[in-house]
Amino acid sequence: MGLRALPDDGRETGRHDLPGPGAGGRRELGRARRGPRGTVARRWRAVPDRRGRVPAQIARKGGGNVTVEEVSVDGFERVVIDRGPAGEARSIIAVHDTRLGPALGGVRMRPYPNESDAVSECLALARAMTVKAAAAGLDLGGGWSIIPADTAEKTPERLLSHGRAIATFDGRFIPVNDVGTDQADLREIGKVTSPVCAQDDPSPWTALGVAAGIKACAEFSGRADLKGARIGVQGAGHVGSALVRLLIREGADVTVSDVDEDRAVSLAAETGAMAVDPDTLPTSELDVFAPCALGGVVTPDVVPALRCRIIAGGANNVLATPELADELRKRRIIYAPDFCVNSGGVIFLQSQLRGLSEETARDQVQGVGTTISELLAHAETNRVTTSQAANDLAQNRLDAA
Ligand SMILES: NC(=O)c1ccc[n+]([C@@H]2O[C@H](COP(=O)([O-])OP(=O)(O)OC[C@H]3O[C@@H](n4cnc5c(N)ncnc54)[C@H](O)[C@@H]3O)[C@@H](O)[C@H]2O)c1
Repeated sequence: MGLRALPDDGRETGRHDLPGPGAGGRRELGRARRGPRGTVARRWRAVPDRRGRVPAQIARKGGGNVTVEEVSVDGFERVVIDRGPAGEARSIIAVHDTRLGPALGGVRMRPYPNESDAVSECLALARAMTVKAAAAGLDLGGGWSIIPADTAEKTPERLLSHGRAIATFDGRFIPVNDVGTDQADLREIGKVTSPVCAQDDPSPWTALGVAAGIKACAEFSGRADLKGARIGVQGAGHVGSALVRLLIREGADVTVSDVDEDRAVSLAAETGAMAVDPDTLPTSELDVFAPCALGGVVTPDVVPALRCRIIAGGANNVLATPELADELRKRRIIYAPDFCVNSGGVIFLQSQLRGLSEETARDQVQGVGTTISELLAHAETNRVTTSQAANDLAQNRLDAA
């Protein structure tokens, strides 16, 4: 389709060359038995090798076994649910596609109205990670994991049980922090599984890529720079707060909202942005609406009420349904596909996993702006939505793998 993926760092790496969970023995699935809701539950057990060694994770956690429920989902390589004593879902982990490399994905901890909503979100985010990594030109696949509980229920044991369930993926799923988790949590998880991304917070890098993407959209709409541009940032968390700081530095006129009002107010006081009501921000008169909270904020009801020219932000799955990309196009609202514009964090994480310098990582993350410019131009020339253009780019890479 004439689109160029983000430049690779030039190193020749094998397809699945990231560190695995450890040598010695193997794990295998035991006899299948029928689980709740027609799923098949199997027990993973350590099988010693000829020298009597067992896999590292199982040995490290004192020989305890992990029982996970295998859930068969079309198009996914593996989905598991780890259940607590009362049958409640303690962890949901989905690996969508590892054709390009091991699956990288978040650990999200938040409450859900029911298990089905939590699983649906996990699947959607895992799929989005596959497309994101592919579109960004990375040698990583897509996965996701969810701890469906309020962060008030976070305990070391809870994190360790999540880690043990991840360990059953034998290094095919690399967890990183997301909503409700941080580096310290990932380090705890890393006590029972590896690899994990726990060193540096990728959020400032995600924000750096989003800022580059916003600039690309602004240029496409005819602006020379972001000076005086009215930009509304939804969410004053890890990504949103870093983005606000970057945009203020560019001379933008920034408003910020958060359901945690104190968070928005203190960020505004620190940066010179203006804190606004979270209910009204998405439909305020803006040059750029930057969703940096949860997904699904652009709904069929919201689209007609939007008064912005550009939507570009850090949140995953911004559109409540994919068809809304068409509605945005009809309204001539420039939409930077979420999985491309927020890929700065994964670009940075791959650079860390490969041991590249911070300077190289910065260059690669700034490349998000170039990718977005190319997608916008391609979408316009070919009269397709920007989401379609981005999906084509990702699919081309996956098909070539
Ligand atoms: N952290 C990363 O590097 C990264 C990378 C890619 C994508 N993302 C996505 O970006 C989004 C934000 O991630 P984060 O790490 O900053 O999470 P975070 O938990 O640090 O911040 C999210 C913030 O949004 C607020 N919020 C929730 N609902 C809101 C609403 N309706 N209006 C306003 N504020 C609201 C929360 O109170 C919180 O302060 C998520 O969708 C995440 O999946 C994050």
